[in-house]
Amino acid sequence: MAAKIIDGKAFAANVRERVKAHVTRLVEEHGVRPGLAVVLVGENPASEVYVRSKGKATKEAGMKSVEHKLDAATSEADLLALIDRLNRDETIHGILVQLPVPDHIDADKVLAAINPAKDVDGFHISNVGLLGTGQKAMVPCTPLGCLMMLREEHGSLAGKEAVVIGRSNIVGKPMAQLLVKDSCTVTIAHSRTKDLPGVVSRADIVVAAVGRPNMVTAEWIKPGATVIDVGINRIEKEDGGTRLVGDVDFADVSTIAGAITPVPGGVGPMTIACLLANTVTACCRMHGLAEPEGLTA
Ligand SMILES: Nc1nc(=O)c2c([nH]1)NC[C@@H]1CN(c3ccc(C(=O)N[C@@H](CCC(=O)O)C(=O)O)cc3)C=[N+]21
Repeated sequence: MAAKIIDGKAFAANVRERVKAHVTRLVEEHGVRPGLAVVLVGENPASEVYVRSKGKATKEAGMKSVEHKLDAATSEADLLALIDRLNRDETIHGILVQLPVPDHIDADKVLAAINPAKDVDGFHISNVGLLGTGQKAMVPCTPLGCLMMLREEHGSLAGKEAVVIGRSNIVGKPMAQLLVKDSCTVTIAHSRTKDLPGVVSRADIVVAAVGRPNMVTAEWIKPGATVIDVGINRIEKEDGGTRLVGDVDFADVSTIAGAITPVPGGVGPMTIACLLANTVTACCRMHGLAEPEGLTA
């Protein structure tokens, strides 16, 4: 039987509507408008696509959107000075520095400079530590979006076998933390895992975040499993153009999975929706106001 296709684009539109409703309440009842600042250093095609759709979505949700595009040669000191200004700016509740940053800038140092309360990416070590110890944290947007789709699909995730393929700090590790928090039995698999197909085939839930086009095939998948594809790989077409594919061979895996996210139109739109949700959450926490329901981990 063909898998159910999880419509990330429609789900993201729904999340954005709920964010917008909460923003309206914040503005009308409390006189507070959530603000998001995105900082982009140098030119990176993937980041530029993301920044463009993000700015549009932020404004559509009724929030303040600020973009800082810095030259590729910007010094680390200048970037840190900008972050310091944004940390102290009361109209800004979320700060996101697009990754990757150029080689002469230490990304860890930059992330550590962001006020953890405004860290809507959830990459600051204090948010990583809070999430790891089950405390209230800012949660990385992509894993949060994946979790929302999984909860919608399954209701409770308790007792499910989950395999996360990929061990990055931005997706794999925080995804695993969230799944453990929701009482899954979690395995983190990666490029050095022995018998990757064997490990993945145990899973009720597969989250693929490795950056290898079409790597996961039907033979790896337990019939009926839910497959979340985090990969965004741009590959060459025969006619010379490019197209986006995930880490999962969609045509193949959708013949056996129970549910699957497409690329594009799956995790990507949810990432942006969760960035907006995190900005509202950060704003509410900063002002001691009630947080939006169903938009946090
Ligand atoms: N600090 C930081 N945080 C990030 O979250 C971050 C980052 N840096 N650097 C770049 C990557 C990339 N990223 C994407 C998010 C959504 C789509 C997205 O919406 N994609 C659409 C397709 C877009 C298209 O057609 O090209 C989709 O999958 O349907 C893509 C890429 C967030 N990133």
